[in-house]
Amino acid sequence: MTAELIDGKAFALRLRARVGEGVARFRAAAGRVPGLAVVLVGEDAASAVYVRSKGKATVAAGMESFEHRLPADIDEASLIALVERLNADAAVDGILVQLPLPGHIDAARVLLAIDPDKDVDGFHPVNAGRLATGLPGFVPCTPLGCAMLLKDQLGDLSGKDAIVIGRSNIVGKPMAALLTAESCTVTIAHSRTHDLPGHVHRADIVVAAVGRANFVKGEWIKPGAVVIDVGINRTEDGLVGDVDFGGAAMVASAITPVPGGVGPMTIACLLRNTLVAAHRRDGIDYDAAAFDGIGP
Ligand SMILES: Nc1nc(=O)c2c([nH]1)NC[C@@H]1CN(c3ccc(C(=O)N[C@@H](CCC(=O)O)C(=O)O)cc3)C=[N+]21
Repeated sequence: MTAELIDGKAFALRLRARVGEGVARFRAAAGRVPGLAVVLVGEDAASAVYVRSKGKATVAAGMESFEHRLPADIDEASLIALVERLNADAAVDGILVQLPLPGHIDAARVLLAIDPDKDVDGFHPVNAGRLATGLPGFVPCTPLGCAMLLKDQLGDLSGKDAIVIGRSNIVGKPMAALLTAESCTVTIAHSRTHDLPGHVHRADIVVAAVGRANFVKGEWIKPGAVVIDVGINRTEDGLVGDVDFGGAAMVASAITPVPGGVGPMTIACLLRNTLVAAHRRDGIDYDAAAFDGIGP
């Protein structure tokens, strides 16, 4: 079997176009455009690239982009003071503090300072709790994008066996919560899991988010499974995922490529969350089901 390629890049472009239409409707109703503030600390080259492409996508969708670049040696109190100014700024609907932060800053304390209703990354513990309990909130962009791709590929996910490899707060845990909400039977695997190949082999849906190049082998995959590869690993062969793509593509029914799979969905979902935040802040209804049908 040769797997179908799940074109995350094309899906993300369609989502961004829908967000753009939603921004135009919001602007007509609210008399303003949604605003996204992105905070980048330090000079990390990869982070600077992501922040630039987020800014461009934000403006392309018709939203306002506010970029704050701070020196790597900024102290935690000054960073939190900026977050508090953005919390109070009426033109800002979404706040994203780019991770990772320099080691002298406690990222958890910075994330706690973000107003949960502007937390379009979905990293604040209040939003994690909302997701876990089925309340409206913000879902982290990468797992949200993965769930959209899965529903587009498979339709109803209920009753499917899913495995999430990785238990981070940013991907693994919220991914498992979303799949549980979609009535999957969910296994969360991690570095201490016994017989990972055996667990993976039972799954109809495999989400790999471990951060190790080519870690998930093709032989582990159940024939016909759908494979979502969240990994972005820079190797001497270029950018590769967490899944051995060549091997997995021979047995899966569908698989996301790296690049061009999950990555572009992350940015599209950030814009989607910012548009939702603007509607909520202004008390304007939006039809979430018609919009993307996922998540609270
Ligand atoms: N507060 C915060 N929120 C984030 O969402 C966040 C963050 N910090 N820190 C860094 C990671 C990484 N991230 C990516 C977004 C898009 C692509 C993406 O579009 N990738 C493309 C191109 C990859 C390339 O060529 O480098 C692809 O996979 O096809 C990748 C990675 C968001 N992050």
